[in-house]
Amino acid sequence: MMAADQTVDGVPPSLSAKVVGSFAYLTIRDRLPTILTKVIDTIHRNKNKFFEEYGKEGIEAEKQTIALLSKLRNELQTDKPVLELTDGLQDREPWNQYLQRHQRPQGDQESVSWFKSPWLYVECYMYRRIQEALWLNPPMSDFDVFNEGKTQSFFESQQAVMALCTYLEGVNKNMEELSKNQLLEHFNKLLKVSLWGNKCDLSISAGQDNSQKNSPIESLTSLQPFILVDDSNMVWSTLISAQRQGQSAKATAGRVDIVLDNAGFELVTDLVFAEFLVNSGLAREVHFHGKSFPWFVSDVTANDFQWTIRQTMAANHKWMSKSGYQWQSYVKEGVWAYHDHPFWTQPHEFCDMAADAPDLYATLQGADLVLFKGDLNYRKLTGDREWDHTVGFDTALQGFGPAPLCSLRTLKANVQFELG
Ligand SMILES: O=P(O)(O)OC[C@@]1(O)O[C@H](CO)[C@@H](O)[C@@H]1O
Ligand SMILES: [Mn+2]
Repeated sequence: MMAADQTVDGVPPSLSAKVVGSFAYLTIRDRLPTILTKVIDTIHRNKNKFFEEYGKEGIEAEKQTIALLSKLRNELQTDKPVLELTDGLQDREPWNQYLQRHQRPQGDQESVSWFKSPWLYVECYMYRRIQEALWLNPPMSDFDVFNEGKTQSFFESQQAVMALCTYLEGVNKNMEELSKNQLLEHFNKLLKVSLWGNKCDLSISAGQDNSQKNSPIESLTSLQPFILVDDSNMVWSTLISAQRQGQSAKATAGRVDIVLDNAGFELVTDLVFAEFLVNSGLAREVHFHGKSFPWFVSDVTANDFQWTIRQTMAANHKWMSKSGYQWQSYVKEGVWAYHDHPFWTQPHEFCDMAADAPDLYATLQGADLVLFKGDLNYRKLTGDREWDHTVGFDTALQGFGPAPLCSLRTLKANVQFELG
């Protein structure tokens, strides 16, 4: 962890809320308290559910959790020092050690506070403190405070999901007859549908509905001018070069890892893209990486991943249902795998992964291509620092590179590269 205030060896300071009026400042001053208030409202609205399931113990747990979250919101809004975690979750020590590393350079406990510390750190810390509040009140421990928003995003996007699964069926039906150029055309379309699926995130909207209303395929032409950096040709050639000569394409293609972002419509775009990669022989396996607890409002957890497949299977739409059953088969056959390493819900920049999560780094080294979805992953890939926008992506990665990688991200924060 570097000192947050200075450029060292060409690596600029971390973005923080010190700069009044900056996006980080407005996020911490306005958006994070709004998200916390919605979490408190959600818990309050489910009061009867807790009473029905757990009786008076449930009501007491609901009350105590709200008290802890209200205290957290006050600490945030009055720029109090960041506190050590006190729960019994497995990642408590890495979080507290990270805090102590932050405090050491400044030498005092007061220095690490919400508006003075790196934006990336305090924003991740808020979501981990929500988890602490739930863990400390057992009947609440497994309650997903963001579940309503995530499931609503799926249901509000049904027309778009139907259109996408219908498109995929058309590709699947003709897969054997497609020329390489036709395959490339479908690849580019579904890669960009996955990119734009990232518009549907509930953190940037502070929980407001942000679902996909129109056909994601038909939107591609109008969205094309908004792509700032397009390395899709390099993604294609990485997949093609990973195909080893052998009897059947499927058996000898490469492994693609997708570091997921948001549940709801974005997850469907990722599952559709993953199905296409396997059906076309561009990938023999796809490994998905999600979050081990509810994170940044709409990020995917194991429950969201399984729920989305089940919901798609149960859809009253032929091609949605067909895709859902295909996804379930891929999971059962081991063609698809789901992981949720604790590192993804810690505050680290990804250049720290080899040191702080060597097991995860080794897992990613087994991939032929790693796709990182979304803005938070982009910020962590590049350290969420005051980089100049003309700096190269490779420079910003600061040596992080377990495998060929690509970020599929809609711009929602300051960091941006390659605009030279
Ligand atoms: O990672 P995602 O879902 O694309 O976006 C995460 C996000 O909503 O949270 C942060 C601001 O609160 C920004 O990184 C971005 O706006
Ligand atoms: Mn997200």
